[in-house]
Amino acid sequence: MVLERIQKENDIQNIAKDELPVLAQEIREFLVEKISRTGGHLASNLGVVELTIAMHLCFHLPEDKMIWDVGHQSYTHKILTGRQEGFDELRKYGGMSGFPKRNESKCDAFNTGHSSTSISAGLGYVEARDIRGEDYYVISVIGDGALTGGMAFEALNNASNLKTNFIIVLNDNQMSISQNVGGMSWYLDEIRTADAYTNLKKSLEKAIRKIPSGGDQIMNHLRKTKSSIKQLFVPGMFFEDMGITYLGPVDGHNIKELVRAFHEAKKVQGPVLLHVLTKKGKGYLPAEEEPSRFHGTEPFDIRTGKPLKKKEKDTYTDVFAKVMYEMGAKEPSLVALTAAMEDGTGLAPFHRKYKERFFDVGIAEGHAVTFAAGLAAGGLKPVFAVYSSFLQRGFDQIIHDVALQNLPVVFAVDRGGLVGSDGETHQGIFDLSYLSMIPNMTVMSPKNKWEFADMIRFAIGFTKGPVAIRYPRGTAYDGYREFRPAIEYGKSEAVFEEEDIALISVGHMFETAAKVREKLKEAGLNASLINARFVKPLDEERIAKLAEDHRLLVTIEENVESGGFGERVLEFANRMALDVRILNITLPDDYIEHGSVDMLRKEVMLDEESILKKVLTVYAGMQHEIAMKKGDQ
Ligand SMILES: Cc1ncc(C[n+]2csc(CCOP(=O)(O)OP(=O)(O)O)c2C)c(N)n1
Ligand SMILES: CC(=O)[C@@H](O)[C@H](O)COP(=O)(O)O
Ligand SMILES: [Mg+2]
Repeated sequence: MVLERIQKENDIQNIAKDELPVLAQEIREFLVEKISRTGGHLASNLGVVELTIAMHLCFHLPEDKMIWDVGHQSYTHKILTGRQEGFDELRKYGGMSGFPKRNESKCDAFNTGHSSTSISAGLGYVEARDIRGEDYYVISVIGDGALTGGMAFEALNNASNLKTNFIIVLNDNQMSISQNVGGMSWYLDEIRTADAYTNLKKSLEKAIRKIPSGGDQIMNHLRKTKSSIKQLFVPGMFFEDMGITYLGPVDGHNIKELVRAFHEAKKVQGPVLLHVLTKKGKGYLPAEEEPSRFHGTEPFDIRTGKPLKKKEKDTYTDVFAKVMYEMGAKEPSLVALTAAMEDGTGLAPFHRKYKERFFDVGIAEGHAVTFAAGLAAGGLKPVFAVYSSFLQRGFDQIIHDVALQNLPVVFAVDRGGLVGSDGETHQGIFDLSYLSMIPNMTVMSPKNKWEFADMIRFAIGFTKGPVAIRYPRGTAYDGYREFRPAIEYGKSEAVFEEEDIALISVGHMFETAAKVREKLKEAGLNASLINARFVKPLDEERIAKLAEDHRLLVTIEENVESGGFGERVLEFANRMALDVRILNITLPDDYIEHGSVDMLRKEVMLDEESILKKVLTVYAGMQHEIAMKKGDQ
């Protein structure tokens, strides 16, 4: 095995040229075998095997800096830097991350996870290198999908007057997670199909040069002219006109051609964009045929490509998909938006049925928010379905463009709370804080799948301002179906009313809270169980009433403490001088790594046992205090 000879970074330099295709094949087999067991981002990684090999041949690590946009395609880079063993525990708790991590390897120059950051970060490295008088190469690898993100263009704009080497690799496979969209994607397609006119270009060039007097001169003039005819001779004019040298397009599965192109790129004094054409899923037929499904996959059967586990129950995303589909027929002004996450957010059925009312804006969450604001101002009812952590990108737009004008945009905030194996960049643990601090914003979260459906319908019918509904990744809880009072604005739901202790849960933490209540009962304590429903506005009437009948209020949410639901309850209690003890159960003020959600909940003490223990400890402490006071009297 050639792969066995790769134990650490730069070992690839000792592999003979004619062994490189074998190495590529072995890496592909390794990836398919490992990811079929652990799950992970397969298709994007299969597409960049040769590209990564070529980069590792042409640059020296860790001195040179490779920055992987999103970072989901960095698996071959991990293999070539001696991390093969990590793949058995890929994306598992305590195991290797699925993204580049500076604390995992000195060869990972920059942490990524969210899209379109690589050119900005790379440019930062370049300027740091130059100011410090250092000497190394910086290579940012960005996909055609990630290039739809505005930040990538901001960075290109900024890089254009650079006078020293900065290599940007555009890995163009015509795919984001789904088919790539938008003007830049069409433009790249044109360059891609340049083959069609490369021949025309060659024969035209030949014909012009044959003109007896001055053919060569005409040719040179044509090359220099800024007219559209120049497109025929120089692909990538968009970049060239910005001051970025364009090289390519290059076959991204031909190591020799790639190496030659990198040698050219190294010579450029300034920013240079190397356009590389690859195939997503390359070398594993099921992934080539269904690159979207194999973008990020659960464990699967290598032979058939089918998932190992059958899905038995609806996810929250499935519920969203069904209700949107149903509401599309009832509400002609309903429009749906995604930022390149059509499948992940469940908008595909809506798209198929109501084509003209569906918008995929590319990986551009900030733009999507303002675009939604414009749609709402124009009289439509926009629903922006977006992952919680990606909506962080649109924070100012939510304030400036939506909430300040009180426009009725609905935010369907998927992947709220812990998401699991994607880890710290993708955990949706800040949303309750960053959304509920915004004036005019309404923030809801459902206890189960039935309530979720009701909330979507409620939000679509709500005309007074923006509404966010926050729900988690994975199977939708289908317990407590019979507890379904109509949604009333700003009102919580009292599921069980007792005395002494009240558990107030937010959204999907209801399931855990209900179990904790059962356990408390077994311990002889009857607790009330309240489903908050609204994080904002806070049901102050309920909190005040609970404070009268209970000695301990326990808030339970899967969100960081700061700015979360619990803090809002505390602040209210303090303001009203309520005579009640409040225990906030939240996530810590920290980033939470990858692992299964169950495992992570244990780790951060948001699981049933840990919560029960905390409640019992605090309650016992309170009893003790009372006993002490009585003793004093
Ligand atoms: C801000 C942000 N929005 C959405 C995503 C989800 N996402 C991850 S990869 C990806 C597609 C990237 O396409 P491309 O850059 O072309 O890489 P490919 O998978 O095709 O290699 C998307 C939308 C993300 N990581 N970050
Ligand atoms: C890399 C990335 O950002 C996405 O591919 C993400 O991993 C998708 O997550 P889900 O599996 O939750 O859809
Ligand atoms: Mg792509």
